Amino acid sequence: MSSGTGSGVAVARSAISQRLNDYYELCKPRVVLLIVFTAMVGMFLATPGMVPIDALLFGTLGIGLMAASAAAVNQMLDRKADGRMARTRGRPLVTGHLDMGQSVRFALAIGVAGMLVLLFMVNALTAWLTLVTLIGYAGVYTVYLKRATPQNIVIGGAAGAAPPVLGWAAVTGTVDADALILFLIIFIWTPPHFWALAIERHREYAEVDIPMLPVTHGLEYTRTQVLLYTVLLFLVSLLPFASGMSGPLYLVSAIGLSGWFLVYAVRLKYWPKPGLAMRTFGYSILYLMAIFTALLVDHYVPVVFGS
Ligand code: HEM
Ligand SMILES: CC(C)=CCC/C(C)=C/CC/C(C)=C/COP(=O)(O)OP(=O)(O)O
Repeated sequence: MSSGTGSGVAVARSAISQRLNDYYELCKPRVVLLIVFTAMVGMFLATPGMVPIDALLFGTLGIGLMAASAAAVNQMLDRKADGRMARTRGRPLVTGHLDMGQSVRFALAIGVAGMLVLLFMVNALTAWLTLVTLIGYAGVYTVYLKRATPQNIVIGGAAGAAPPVLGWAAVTGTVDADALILFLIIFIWTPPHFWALAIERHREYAEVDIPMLPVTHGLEYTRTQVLLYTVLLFLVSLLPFASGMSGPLYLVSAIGLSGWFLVYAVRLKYWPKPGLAMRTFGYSILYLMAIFTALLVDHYVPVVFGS
């Protein structure tokens, strides 16, 4: 009897942890983590000293909750197409681990919670800009742009690029030119980030009739666009130094990181081989993490070393 009860408890525990994992996956956690990181870097760069702790904690929480809600809405709206692509077939709404009712309630709960945290614990500008970002990604991109034009991810990339501006607004209550430079880095990074993956997965996108660039314009043209955007990214990544926002430590890191991205893009264009597009995609993620880390470290080096 006691072993029966014990195994009952174990079964219940594993069901709960499975359910928590399903909600976790509904939020695209790894993407949201990087989004939250770029928002936090925006907060740190907005001020010469330490970020006020309430802006840091509540700003991060609110932006994170709303980004997770946007990702959940994206999965709800895309569940049919997701079910037809190998890459997305394991998502909880496709496997049936979560149903629409549970997902709607969850997305609404965390979205409203995030909005309230930003409105009442941070400031109105951050709250409304974050709501516009959520609608931009979950509504405009997912519902309309994604199926309307191969420039979908270029225009929709504005939502993914917004978080450092949101972080900046959380601390200062304003948006200024330096925040827009951070926006520009992610905005120009998005096409090579996504099109590298889309080159690898072009057949899946064609099968579900989503007009991603490699489907509508072919692989060769997409590789050219990846290269052009990566050249542009190299230049844009120098702007924090050129504007005086960041110092030489950042400059050296940006040249190294962007230069290496260019090596990937040139190889992809002129010497493509199996697996290279996916490695370029993988590098794009490492790149964004590293360049925002470089911005952060550079910002605090004078503080730590007292210069
Ligand atoms: C419109 C803009 C964007 C598009 C279309 C896009 C598209 C994608 C796609 C399709 C994946 C593959 C997911 C998978 O197969 O698991 C992915 C992965 C990823 N993206 Fe993006 N992305 C965009 C913007 C961003 C932004 C702004 C960030 C972060 C700041 C980001 C961070 C990541 C990360 C970390 C992954 C890896 C996720 C994982 O390993 O599960 N992306 N992106
Ligand atoms: C602060 C805030 C509200 C931010 C929201 C912005 C946000 C969550 C951007 C994510 C970008 C992204 C993962 C796009 C891929 O969608 P997809 O549908 O093309 O990719 P998929 O096929 O993997 O689902």
